[in-house]
Amino acid sequence: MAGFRDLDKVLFPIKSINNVVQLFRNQLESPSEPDLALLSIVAGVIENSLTSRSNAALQVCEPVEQNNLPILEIKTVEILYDKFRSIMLNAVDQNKAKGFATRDLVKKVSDVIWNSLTRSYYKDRAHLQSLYSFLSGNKLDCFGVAFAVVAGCQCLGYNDVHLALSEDHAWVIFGENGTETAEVTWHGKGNEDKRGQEIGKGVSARSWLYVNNKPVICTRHMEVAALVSAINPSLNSTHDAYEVALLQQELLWLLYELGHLKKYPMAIGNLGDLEEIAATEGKVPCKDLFQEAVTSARSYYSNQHVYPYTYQGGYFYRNKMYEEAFESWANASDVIRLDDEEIYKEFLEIANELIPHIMKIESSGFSANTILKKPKCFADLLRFYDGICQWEEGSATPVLHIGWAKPLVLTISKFDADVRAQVNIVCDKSEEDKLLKKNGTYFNNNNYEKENGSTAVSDSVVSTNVKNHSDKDNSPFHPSIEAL
Ligand SMILES: FC(F)(F)Cc1cc2c(N3CCN(c4nnc(C(F)(F)F)s4)CC3)ncnc2s1
Repeated sequence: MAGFRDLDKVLFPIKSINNVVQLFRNQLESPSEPDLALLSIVAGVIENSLTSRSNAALQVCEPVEQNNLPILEIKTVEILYDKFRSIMLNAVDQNKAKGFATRDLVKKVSDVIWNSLTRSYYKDRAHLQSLYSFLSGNKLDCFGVAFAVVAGCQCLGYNDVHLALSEDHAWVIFGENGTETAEVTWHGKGNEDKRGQEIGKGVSARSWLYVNNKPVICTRHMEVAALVSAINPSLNSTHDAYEVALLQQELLWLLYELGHLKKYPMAIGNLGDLEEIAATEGKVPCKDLFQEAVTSARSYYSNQHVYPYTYQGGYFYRNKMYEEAFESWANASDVIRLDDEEIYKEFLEIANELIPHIMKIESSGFSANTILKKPKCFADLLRFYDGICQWEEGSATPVLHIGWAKPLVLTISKFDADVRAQVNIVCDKSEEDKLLKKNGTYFNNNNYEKENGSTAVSDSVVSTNVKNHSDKDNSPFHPSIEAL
């Protein structure tokens, strides 16, 4: 049974980040599972006290002493913790013998949370993800509702209820084999919520919103990683509360080192972002973390996640590593299937802002090593656009419009004809076989995990006859290494 035990209570009053890290370590290493309600309340109280408007000014100008936090008394936590437990225990009758959760039980817990929420509030506001927000303000965001349902089920003793996460939605799994699924929260704006229903097996389950049926299924420890990932250090649109960001970074390292981020690409990406801002001495560098997120998505989720590539592409872009950025974005584009406006915005920004920005710099500068001379960059660019066009073909709603075409034409025209001529677009099996025989390796954009010479055929193979292709690249793209 989880819970607020004596060895946790002795850490109070909590005064430093180290105290909080110790509390999380106690919970994560305890023989019984970590208590989600306790940890969400502690993280939420600290985040709120350091980011609420009352002391926002203070936080921006206040010099930061090492590790100091506003004192967190045990009473504060106990009151909130007991309040959550009583809400759950009063709402759901306890006489039923424990066992596995049922759809009715999950729906009942979701209703208790749902009906406690303030009638109308700005759902996308920051700091609405924790049980502190739920208990003190009756407000939760989409993720927060799903998390609260899982925490509620845990405190009712149903340890089979777990969080399922895509890149833009959250739901729960439950039952004897963990194969039952249920919506417990809303998604997006203006969509009727489907709470209580199972996740369909149809087209929608194959969309990006449900990551083509490859969601992150959390263990209890990964649910702690989700609440830590959801910590939001932002004070306002330009500043972060330093201690909140540091706390999040230290907790993510704790979870990373305990192995609980292995199957959680977005949490690894979050840690990479924090490390890029402020690297921790002697730890895995952020560049490797972004690669680990990509490898995790490829290994555990059949390369159906986009964000690991956009985390990585964003890192390369910020560090002016444009060739690598193109490759990451091309890999991201290979992943997308059906449409969803959230991911659409990501690709719109890459295609119509980030890439044109790179082309402007590359075509004005005199860098000898310009990407405009590299056939592989042109090939990756085509792969990026090809993925988006396939997206168009496969989706019910139109994706591309003239706003896409102008930057596309401008970008492609920046590559000289002789560079473009070195890229061969191979469109059918027989040509592909010829290419394979000659070169033994090829890029296969739909079956990355079968890259080592399998017979799987993609509908288009892009290869470049790039001589002595040198650097080890991290994409499934293995261009032929000699002239075709
Ligand atoms: F539960 C939902 F509905 F909120 C879906 C989830 C989102 C998300 C996340 N995010 C979302 C993606 N995100 C990104 N930040 N930068 C990103 C990139 F564009 F650089 F890739 S993606 C921040 C953290 N980080 C950990 N876990 C989750 S579960």
